[in-house]
Amino acid sequence: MAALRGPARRLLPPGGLAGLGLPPRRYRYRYKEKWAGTAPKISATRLALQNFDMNYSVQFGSVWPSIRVSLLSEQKYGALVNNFSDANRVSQELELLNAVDFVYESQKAAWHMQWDSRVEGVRGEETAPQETHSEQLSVEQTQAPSLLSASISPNIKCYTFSKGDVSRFPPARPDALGTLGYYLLDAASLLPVLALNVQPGDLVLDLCAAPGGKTLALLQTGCCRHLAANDISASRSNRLRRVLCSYVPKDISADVHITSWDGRNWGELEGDTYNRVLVDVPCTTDRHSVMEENNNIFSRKRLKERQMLPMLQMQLLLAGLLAARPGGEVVYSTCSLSQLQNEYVVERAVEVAETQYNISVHVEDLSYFRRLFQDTFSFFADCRLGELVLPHLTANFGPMYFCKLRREQ
Ligand SMILES: C[S@@+](CC[C@H](N)C(=O)[O-])C[C@H]1O[C@@H](n2cnc3c(N)ncnc32)[C@H](O)[C@@H]1O
Repeated sequence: MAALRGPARRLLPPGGLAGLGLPPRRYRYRYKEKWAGTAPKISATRLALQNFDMNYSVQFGSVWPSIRVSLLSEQKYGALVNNFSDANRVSQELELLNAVDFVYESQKAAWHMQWDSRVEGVRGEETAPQETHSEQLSVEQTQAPSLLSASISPNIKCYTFSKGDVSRFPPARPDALGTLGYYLLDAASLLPVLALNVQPGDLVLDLCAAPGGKTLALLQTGCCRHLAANDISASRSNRLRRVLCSYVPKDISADVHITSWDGRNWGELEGDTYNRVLVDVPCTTDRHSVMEENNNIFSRKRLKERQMLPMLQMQLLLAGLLAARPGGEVVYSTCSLSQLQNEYVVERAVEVAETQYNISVHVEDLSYFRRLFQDTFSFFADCRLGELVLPHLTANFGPMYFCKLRREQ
């Protein structure tokens, strides 16, 4: 501002500009700079929470406060039993802690449900004798089709504490050969692997694999004829190598083909190849984002990266679809609650696969997962596509979104 002269100068109170509460001119610009430099910065965790409050209160309505408080509370873990160690002994130790194998328990519950529906079918036959045997069969098949087809790998064993029990697992100990007995992870992150339903002899691609929890779970099925584990980050790929080294015998881990490519190009590099593809994409990692400043995607410097996430996710899913052989199955997953990163990405990838690559894709119904695993996880009932595990104080797993797609041709 130019110095005031003449009559205007007389309008100033004693003390000049300082009397108006402004600093003397020689300090003014320095003051302004300093003010800009020290403006209170909102932490990334706070920014994440503000963003979630704005978006998720609309998406989840009255359920959001319950999800919110759960995200801010201690997360629950599951102990994935390592079949390459003394798995029976490890299971016994985990059972002594009062933990239960949620995969096995869900299978038991499924068989009971099927048994009940059969008994109902027989009862129905008594009251409706005109129904033929084949009609009765088709009734049974429509009553419990998804449970019958829910072939969940019996080789995956994961122990959790029951709902409301907030006990923690001790860290796994190495056995005499140095192999660890279990791997601690968010138990909900096994659901995408279970949904992938790997069959004996399958060629499997884990497109975004590091640090390797799901790769390890895929190996536990004992079904992969070949497993390609890729992650664009070389340092994270090294973490994956270390995980395999601690859990898997050398001859098995030597068969895992670890690469650090940009997964978006995979379809061009190795198209129409795999029976099963897991696309566990980078996302806003909602739980981490509200709890940890470190490596937080809501930090200002990562704004562009955050804005570009849905595009990256869509490109990765598309690459996964292209890498699958016709008839092959792809599971897309995130640990975010965001519809923009979940259903919208799936819809867009299916559309682009059809319009630009002439590939038709069928989105599978996974609603039976809700029934199978209702005793362990809290599911969102209103996903348009796929399934979403909601964090809940009694079962504080997730968020975990997963959606299964079958490439038709
Ligand atoms: C959610 S994490 C994967 C977690 C892993 N599946 C697990 O269960 O341990 C997402 C991973 O995607 C990787 N990533 C990001 N962009 C990628 C890209 N263009 N191609 C391949 N991987 C990518 C990140 O380095 C990160 O490790």
